[in-house]
Amino acid sequence: MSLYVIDFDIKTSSKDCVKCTACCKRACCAKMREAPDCPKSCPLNDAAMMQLLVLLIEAGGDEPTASSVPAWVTAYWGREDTDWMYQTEPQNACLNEGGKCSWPRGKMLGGCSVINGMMYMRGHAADYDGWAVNGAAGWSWRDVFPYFLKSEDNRNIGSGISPQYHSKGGPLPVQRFRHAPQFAHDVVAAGIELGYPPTSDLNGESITGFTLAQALNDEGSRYSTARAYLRPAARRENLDVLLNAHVTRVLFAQWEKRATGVQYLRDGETKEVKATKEVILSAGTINSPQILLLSGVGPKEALEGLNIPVVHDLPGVGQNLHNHIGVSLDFTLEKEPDNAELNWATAMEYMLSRNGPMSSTGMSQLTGIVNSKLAGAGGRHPDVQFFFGGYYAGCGDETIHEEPDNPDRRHVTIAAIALQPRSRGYLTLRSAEPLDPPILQPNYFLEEHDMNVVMDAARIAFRLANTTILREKYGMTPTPGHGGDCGEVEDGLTDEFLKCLIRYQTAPENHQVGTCKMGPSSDPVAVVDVDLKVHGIEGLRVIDASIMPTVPTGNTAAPTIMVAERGSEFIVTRYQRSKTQQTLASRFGGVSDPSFGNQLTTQNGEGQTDSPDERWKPWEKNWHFGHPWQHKSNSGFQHDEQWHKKHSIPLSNQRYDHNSR
Ligand SMILES: Cc1cc2nc3c(=O)[nH]c(=O)nc-3n(C[C@H](O)[C@H](O)[C@H](O)COP(=O)(O)OP(=O)(O)OC[C@H]3O[C@@H](n4cnc5c(N)ncnc54)[C@H](O)[C@@H]3O)c2cc1C
Repeated sequence: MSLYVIDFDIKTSSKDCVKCTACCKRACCAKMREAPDCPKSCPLNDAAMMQLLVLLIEAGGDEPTASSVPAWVTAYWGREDTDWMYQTEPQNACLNEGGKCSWPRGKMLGGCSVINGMMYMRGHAADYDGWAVNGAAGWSWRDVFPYFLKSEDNRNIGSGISPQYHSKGGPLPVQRFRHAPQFAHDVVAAGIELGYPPTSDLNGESITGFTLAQALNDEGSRYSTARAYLRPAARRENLDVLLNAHVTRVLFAQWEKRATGVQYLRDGETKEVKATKEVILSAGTINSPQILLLSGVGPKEALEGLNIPVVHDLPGVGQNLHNHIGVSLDFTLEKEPDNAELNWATAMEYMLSRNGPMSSTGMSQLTGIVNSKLAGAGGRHPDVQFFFGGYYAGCGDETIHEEPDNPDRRHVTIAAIALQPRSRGYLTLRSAEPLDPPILQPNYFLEEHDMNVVMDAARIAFRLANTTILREKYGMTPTPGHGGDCGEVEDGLTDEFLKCLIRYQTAPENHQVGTCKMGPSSDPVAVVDVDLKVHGIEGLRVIDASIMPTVPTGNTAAPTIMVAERGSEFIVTRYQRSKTQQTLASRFGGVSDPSFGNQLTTQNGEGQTDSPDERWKPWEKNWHFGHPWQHKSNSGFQHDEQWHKKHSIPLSNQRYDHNSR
């Protein structure tokens, strides 16, 4: 996801005015007409005027076509044009990489959703209830659940996926991959052998267990957020997309703490674009706080240290940086030759039927969520996730072995991850130069708790590998030498060995959050309020993973999309209300100041109107109008029991009971 300027107004010049006639269907015409020497020939289009004009600015290019092949999930990592390739400050972790952990981040339209593993997980109800209890009022599970449903087009409902927790008709296809290696199914069986009952839905009644996860794909083709949300809107007249444009800072009105546009760098030139309504930062957990800091919004001392004029002293910007963390364990399958998954037959299978190994991410689609012995809430809030690697039909291996006597043995990995890390780090500027990567200090394992959870998780992973089915059928054994100087697994899983192994073979996940934390202004670390507006600044929101106060219990793409769905609704509601207010004002001779918008409600009390966009129609049809689940009352939003009943949506948290084992 990227950076949005709402209702933009590119600085007009007489040259722009000449173009005015050609673009007179566009609302920006109306703005251009105001330039002194502009021909007044453009008829105003009232409908267009009423729409929000959106300019999306993206530092990278368009998403590459080949990124839609699930098996090539890693193909765009580590490339300057598609990956920001961030590295942390030196840690007592990632020692096999010299102590700096690599953090790939997607640099293209769609951001990380173009390079991620596509796994669809929402986290645990308790995550969101925790957000709400700790100051993010209106973000409890019951508040956010409808927004997960809104984006979803679940294709497996009825096949182990319950309609009670899922929906159809949203822009994002969610389904299991069409292909999975037999080994993945056998790991699920191994989980059962260890006493973890299988689960078919990690977003259903219970989120614990081992399963082949659902993924954001359409029958073997990746569905990035750009593909789901931007492409269908590509022909909209009120949307513009600017690629290869690096935003360097937000612009503010002189003497006022009000965002008026952004400055960006494109083709070596610095340019500016004005926003008459809002600037939205959706540059992700690393770049959104970086842009705020470069703009003079952040901790005063840090800004002054770099001679950046302070617009607003906001100490929380860049703080609260955290991420899932764990260890990567390597295993050899002694009974499996290391035959390449990508060969002419599998390539043909994909081309003809979008099936076979290329249509999936191999072992990466498998996951397991369990409790460590440190899990809280009586085991009802699981704290460990396992990710797997191997059986990729990846490109680039010149040695395609298909002969059965291939001497090389296959390797697979298990990453054992702590889902509720307590260590907190920070992000700050390295310099005032916008293209310099910021300082990233996650402080991995600062809290002993995280190390203890990962040690326990690693022990479970070794037990999993040693189950009868995996040992007998595959000859699965820990790969000798994987622990480097830490020693060998066969010498015993002592705390000392495991701690060393975890620091050496660290597995940082790609689920960084928290650097523009959502919370009330009384929270010293909060950066945005519950409407995602930056505290103390007018006309500036952050809408991305950085606003999450704590990382959810699972992968972060679906939660980020939920945040985006909510954020976009805040914006639309805000300006639809302004529009209604203006209409009423013109009819009754009242004031038409948009800042009064929030105080007005429309006839149904919700401030919602129909969206012109086709893709909203199924939602409106199935789900009525606006927020049927909410009635505004003096005490805040309340739930409509009848609506919940009709759509089988659980009303209380008790009914959505993530019962963990
Ligand atoms: C390798 C990898 C694997 C992952 N696997 C999964 C998974 O399987 N399942 C899951 O749920 N989650 C996964 N995630 C996490 C998930 O993809 C992210 O949490 C989510 O996409 C974050 O979205 P975002 O909008 O906050 O930021 P991003 O997706 O990072 O989007 C930020 C966008 O802003 C642009 N941008 C940044 N700075 C600027 C600037 N200065 N000017 C203009 N544009 C700018 C970027 O180029 C990018 O397009 C994975 C992430 C990675 C990196």
